[in-house]
Amino acid sequence: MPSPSAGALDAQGRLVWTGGDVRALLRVPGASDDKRTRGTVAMRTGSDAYPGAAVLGVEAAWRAGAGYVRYIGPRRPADLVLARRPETVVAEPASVSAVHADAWVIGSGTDPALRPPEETAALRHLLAGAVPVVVDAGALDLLPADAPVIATPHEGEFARLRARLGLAPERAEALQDPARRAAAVRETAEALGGTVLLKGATTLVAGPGAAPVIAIDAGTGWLAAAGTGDVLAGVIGALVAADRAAGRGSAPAALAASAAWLHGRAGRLAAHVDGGRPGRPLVALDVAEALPAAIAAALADVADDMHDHRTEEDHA
Ligand SMILES: NC(=O)C1=CN([C@@H]2O[C@H](COP(=O)(O)OP(=O)(O)OC[C@H]3O[C@@H](n4cnc5c(N)ncnc54)[C@H](O)[C@@H]3O)[C@@H](O)[C@H]2O)[C@@H](O)CC1
Ligand SMILES: Nc1ncnc2c1ncn2[C@@H]1O[C@H](COP(=O)(O)OP(=O)(O)O)[C@@H](O)[C@H]1O
Repeated sequence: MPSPSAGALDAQGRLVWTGGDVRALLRVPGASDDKRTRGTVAMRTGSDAYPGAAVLGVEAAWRAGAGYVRYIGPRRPADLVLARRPETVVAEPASVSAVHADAWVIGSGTDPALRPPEETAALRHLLAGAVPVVVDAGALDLLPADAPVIATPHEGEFARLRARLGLAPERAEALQDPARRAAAVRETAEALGGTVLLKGATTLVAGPGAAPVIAIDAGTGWLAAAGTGDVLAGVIGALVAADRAAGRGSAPAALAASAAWLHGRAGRLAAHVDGGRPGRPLVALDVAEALPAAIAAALADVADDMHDHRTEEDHA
């Protein structure tokens, strides 16, 4: 199993994720690989109300190196996914239980209030299985679950997830304190019995257990744009699927942290903030499109140098 960080803890006791940590978890395909050994990601994302989320997540999973991406969803998002990425294999929502995958991504661009009961049952079946599931946005209401899960809330969803798990509410001001924020993420992961990735300017990841909370500070404020979270879910799915297909058994928190790091780096590339420049606006699809360059940079050991060029504004 690839070894994660050598262990640089910051003043809040958080493990600061680096390009070296990402590199240790990435897998470069070789002569013995085929599309299936590189990992199959299945995505039950998107809806008639939010079809774009399906496109963003699928694009991100492909661009993060998945060997196979399956999209399972209604006709309208499925058609848009195919128009954008004809490589994708699509199926009807009813077939969720029959689809093979090394990792699932569920919830981005879906509304639990509009979810048909049979789909809820199929997702619950998935969430009782052994295949890892990235649980985003409109599927967070289905937690907790027995499957290995990586929950990816933003701050609003984090508060609701904590309530579901019977945890005390954390005031928004308290969550501005880095140490309190890390403690809240750890507590939530423990109560979930799974991995929690709390999105933000600094993204935090914790699994259940004693390992330190991971902090990922690789991004840029330009990532604060609708749909970038849908992209992140696809990246996590691709990394988890690749790891499982290769039988590596890396820690889900390390995989989620690496995905967040690549997402942040891709955001910086898309916004042209390297070299101390203030950058420029991006859209979520730009971030997905920059993922291959972010992966190449991580593999080539140049991304850490770029990180040192962050502007003061980025750190604010
Ligand atoms: N192109 C698309 O199809 C897009 C689809 N999206 C999907 O749209 C659905 C709704 O997502 P939204 O997050 O926009 O939900 P909402 O905008 O409905 O927000 C839900 C609640 O969370 C709060 N909230 C949102 N972001 C927050 C943050 N960063 N910190 C604290 N509170 C926050 C809001 O104030 C609100 O109370 C999701 O399924 C999402 O995946 C979005 O990702 C945007 C793009
Ligand atoms: N100020 C910021 N600096 C860096 N990254 C940010 C900032 N604001 C948001 N992000 C990142 O952008 C993404 C937003 O995800 P999310 O809130 O789920 O949006 P959406 O639901 O619209 O996709 C997350 O990956 C988050 O970490």
